Amino acid sequence: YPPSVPSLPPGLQRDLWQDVYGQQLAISIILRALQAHTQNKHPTKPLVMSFHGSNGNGKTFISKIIAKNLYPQGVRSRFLHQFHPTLHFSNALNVPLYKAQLQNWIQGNVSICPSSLFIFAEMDHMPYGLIDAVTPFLYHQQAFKGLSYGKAIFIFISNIGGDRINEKMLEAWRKNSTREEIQLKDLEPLLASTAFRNRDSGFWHSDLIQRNLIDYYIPFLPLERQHVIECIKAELRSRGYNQHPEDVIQQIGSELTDFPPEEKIFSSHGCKTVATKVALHY
Ligand SMILES: Nc1ncnc2c1ncn2[C@@H]1O[C@H](COP(=O)(O)OP(=O)(O)OP(=O)(O)O)[C@@H](O)[C@H]1O
Repeated sequence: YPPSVPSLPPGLQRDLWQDVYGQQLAISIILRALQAHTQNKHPTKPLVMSFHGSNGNGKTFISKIIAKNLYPQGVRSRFLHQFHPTLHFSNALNVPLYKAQLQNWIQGNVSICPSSLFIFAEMDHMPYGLIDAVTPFLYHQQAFKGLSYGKAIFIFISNIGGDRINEKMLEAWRKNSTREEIQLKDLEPLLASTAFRNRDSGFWHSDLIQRNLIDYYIPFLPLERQHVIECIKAELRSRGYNQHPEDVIQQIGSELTDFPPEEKIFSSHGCKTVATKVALHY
């Protein structure tokens, strides 16, 4: 693994490099972003990262690893706030009310813990206009309404742009480029423009993008068979099976679908269905 970053919890780096497969690009950007943010004693702007990629590639998994390692109570910390639009913002007619509630929530919680972490999952399902409620908190400023928001972290998670990432990866694969050759600059502009232009995206025409308030658009690459095999092994280990016959692992792997149909290079749902498939065998 790359040398560890002294200002970040060692557990965070270990968990990311050891437990997450095939997302080296995302991990290295996230660690650099967190390092820069935590080293700055008086950040004037919260850190804002947007995770993009298709199903089951580790976006939620990584956000949980971050939360687990940033707070003593881990994912149960009261400083971690997770929002799921289909659960919390299900009625598009209530957007004005949700906006007011969201702003109160952020303000109240940052006043208790300046280093609060706000995770917005399923940005694809966020009602139009709602996410702009967070815009006032994200500008470079010393304080907003007497409170400094600079130490807070915002993470957005979505499948928006996942197809574009997958297309680029397929293109690279057909040109014999390796996964490691893909760089942020190959994908980041695609993600920002797709999020802004896609009518089905919670970022559609949002101030957040227009005003460049998202610091990093982080691509999650589609997982390949070798990564899925690692996920199967990890799932077996978590169930107490340390020895497992290779043919069973291959059998479970073959039950997962791949794309494109002809070449079958990438797993259609990443590692998402691995736990269920393993459960059928053990
Ligand atoms: N890159 C990965 N490395 C290791 N395990 C992974 C990876 N991606 C996914 N997993 C496993 O699959 C499960 C589901 O992944 P996760 O919830 O992170 O997917 P996601 O990218 O958030 O997908 P979705 O967009 O569908 O919400 C995780 O809890 C983890 O066990």
